[in-house]
Amino acid sequence: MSIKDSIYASEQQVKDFSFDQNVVEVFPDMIQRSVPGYATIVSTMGKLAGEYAQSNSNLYDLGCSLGAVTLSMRRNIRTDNCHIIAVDNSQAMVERCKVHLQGFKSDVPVTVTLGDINELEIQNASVVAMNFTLQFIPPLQRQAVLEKIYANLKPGGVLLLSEKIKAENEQCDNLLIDLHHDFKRHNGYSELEISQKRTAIENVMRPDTLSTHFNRLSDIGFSQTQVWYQCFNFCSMVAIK
Ligand SMILES: Nc1ncnc2c1ncn2[C@@H]1O[C@H](C[S@+](CC[C@H]([NH3+])C(=O)[O-])CC(=O)[O-])[C@@H](O)[C@H]1O
Ligand SMILES: O=C(O)C(=O)Cc1ccccc1
Repeated sequence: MSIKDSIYASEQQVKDFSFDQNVVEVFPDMIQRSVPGYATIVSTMGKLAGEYAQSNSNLYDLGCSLGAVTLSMRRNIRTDNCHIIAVDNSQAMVERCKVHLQGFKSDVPVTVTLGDINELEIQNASVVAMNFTLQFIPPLQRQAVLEKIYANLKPGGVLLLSEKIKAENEQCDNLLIDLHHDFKRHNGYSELEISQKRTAIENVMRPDTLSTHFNRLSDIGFSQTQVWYQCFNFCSMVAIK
């Protein structure tokens, strides 16, 4: 059982959002109440990883937080000699992730590493998962990160990419934002919590449009990109090499 997220419940001088110890403590509750379809997305990413995992290869969970996608992928791997590498640049997250994973048994080896995706060496990958992580990488660095992933994916390998997205025009964007805020209200967040969280993430989380994602993935060389989930401004894609 996780603790209820009340980080933005009291009026405060809002600082830029960071994945610190306070966030770690409430993270499962925060993400569940903030991201429509989170549980479905995590379990389906595991299923997709099971479909695309190749024997003698690595599967990456980039921006792993507490390891939800790592666990989901691990449950679904049916091929031999796969290794999961889970990476996050928040020390607080990585420490809690390691403790969390110790509670589950499996024959598939997992390495949890503290590190920046920008500097990470990716090798021999059949699956790379980024579940709501690319959006936190500064926009100008996103192309290089995705190029590195593509270059180190085996033929037939996949990128599983979930992102908060921006709609193609302001009117539609406001519509999706309103629907998302309604979802948060329904899940118990107050107007103050919704508005302070919005302020906290606006400088650190910059969503791209779906067309930006599609064009960039195609320019890099991915042969197919398919959206398999969308609810409001939350989307999950699979891009095939
Ligand atoms: N440059 C970076 N390098 C490494 N990690 C990073 C970087 N930037 C951000 N992170 C990490 O990416 C994660 C994003 S949360 C992912 C949820 C998870 N995937 C889940 O399925 O539960 C998404 C969210 O909270 O909306 C955080 O743990 C950051 O520390
Ligand atoms: O809470 C929000 O408004 C979001 O957009 C999702 C989210 C979830 C967890 C950390 C940062 C953003």
